[in-house]
Amino acid sequence: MYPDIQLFIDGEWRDAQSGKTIDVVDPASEEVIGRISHAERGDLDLAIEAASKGFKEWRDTSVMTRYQVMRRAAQLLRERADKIAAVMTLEQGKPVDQAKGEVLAGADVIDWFAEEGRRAYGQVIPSRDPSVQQLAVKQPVGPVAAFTPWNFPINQVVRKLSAALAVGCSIIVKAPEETPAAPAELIRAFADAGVPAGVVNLVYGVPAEISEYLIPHPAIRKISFTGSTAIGKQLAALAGSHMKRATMELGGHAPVIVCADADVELAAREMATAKFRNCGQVCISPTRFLVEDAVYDTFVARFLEVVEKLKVGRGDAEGVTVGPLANERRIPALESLIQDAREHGAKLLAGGERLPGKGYFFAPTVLGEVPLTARVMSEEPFGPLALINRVSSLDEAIEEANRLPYGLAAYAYTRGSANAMRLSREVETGMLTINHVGLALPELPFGGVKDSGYGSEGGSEAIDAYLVTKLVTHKAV
Ligand SMILES: NC(=O)C1=CN([C@@H]2O[C@H](COP(=O)(O)OP(=O)(O)OC[C@H]3O[C@@H](n4cnc5c(N)ncnc54)[C@H](OP(=O)(O)O)[C@@H]3O)[C@@H](O)[C@H]2O)C=CC1
Ligand SMILES: O=C(O)CCCCC(=O)O
Repeated sequence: MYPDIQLFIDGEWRDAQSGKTIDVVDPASEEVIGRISHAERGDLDLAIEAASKGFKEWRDTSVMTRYQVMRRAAQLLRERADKIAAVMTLEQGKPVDQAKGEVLAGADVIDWFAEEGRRAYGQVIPSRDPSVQQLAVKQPVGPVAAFTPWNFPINQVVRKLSAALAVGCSIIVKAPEETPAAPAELIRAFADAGVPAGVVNLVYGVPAEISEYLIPHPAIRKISFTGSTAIGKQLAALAGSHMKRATMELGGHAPVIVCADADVELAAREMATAKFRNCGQVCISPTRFLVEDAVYDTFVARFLEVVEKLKVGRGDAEGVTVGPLANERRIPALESLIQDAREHGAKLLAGGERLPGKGYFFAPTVLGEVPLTARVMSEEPFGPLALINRVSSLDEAIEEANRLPYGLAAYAYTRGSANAMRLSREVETGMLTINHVGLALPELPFGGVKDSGYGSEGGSEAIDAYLVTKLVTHKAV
């Protein structure tokens, strides 16, 4: 059932000019399940030419037509959700209900941005001279290059694609080679919905070769990247040196502050579920749990009760709540972080190792009382690993939350409004959710501060990144 995947350039599905392909591996079986076309320079040139042509047509297409095409794409995605979810589970590993949820959430993102495109208002600026009219007009920035990772194959593309298309930009998506089929189905929904040829283009290949060619190319006017902080810094520097606008959605190491006055049962239940969603391969995954002494033991006990009930297995098997890691390289990365933490004195409370047999399965792991000197307290684990530490006060919790250069998501549980107000003022983060898991809805800002990047991929501000302001001042003569 897994399709071979081609490039999509200028409205056509096509093989790479060289005929080269890249294998796709099922992380649950380690078997090759398909192939994708591998774009090189000549294919990229075709994509750039197509995006330049597509931009001129789409920019001049009425906003109502753009809106209707996008709404149709969202509807097609909903109709195809079961099929796309099955393919996503095969290539990425996540349980099929999580995959379907991602597809349906993707449709909601398209609808949201289609609507927002109709509200890309400019300004009429009062003039000093009655015969002069001053307009600040919003125009699409131009062709976009988007680079997206393998953890949310639809979600990571759809935010960039929808914001770009809603305001009249064209786009070249460099989708992840490890999870290519779900993004290809997203692009197909847009093509089938009637997006003109050249407006949306899809390539796969060697990420560095593609970014090093597309980012400096004069036709490309805007970059959007989601991935690690290390790569994000390189790409942001490249974009900066070519004066390209960029949105960077990078790594995180989310603190979870559980105050002594919190609803501890709720905190443990919600956070354990959130931690192991998508096998912890989530940039906003709760990671550093900072629990006040008075409730530490209860929190840990309740958290472990949830962990015990998790069922690890193939994402398409009945009742599975945690799939395999999406790729093999996360396994040594996690093993090394866990070993280092234990050598520093951390207590292993659950899991701790790869599961036997085929597939990149890793036991949901909990470490307690992890010294700050352990690497994992500073490096993003990006896997099924929770770190639960004691703190003696809210001051200590906030200081620890802000210790790292990351600032993407933060979570907190407290019944006290004074605590909640302090947290909202003092935690250095792009997103803070208190007493519930409330992030990543289309209408909410989504983005980080500090080393977690800049720009937003959600909410009304997300389309600003795809718009430029042009002043038109006009004197009647
Ligand atoms: N913010 C997020 O949502 C994500 C963060 N990460 C971070 O990355 C770490 C490990 O993931 P891993 O894939 O091994 O790490 P990498 O840093 O190698 O890759 C992360 C993502 O960046 C892409 N990428 C890598 N190099 C380039 C480049 N030169 N130009 C353009 N794109 C590039 C990759 O593309 P490709 O997929 O095509 O290889 C991948 O999607 C995690 O620990 C986590 O910190 C990873 C994924 C998502
Ligand atoms: O970039 C990420 O890893 C986070 C995407 C969040 C999607 C979600 O939580 O549904």
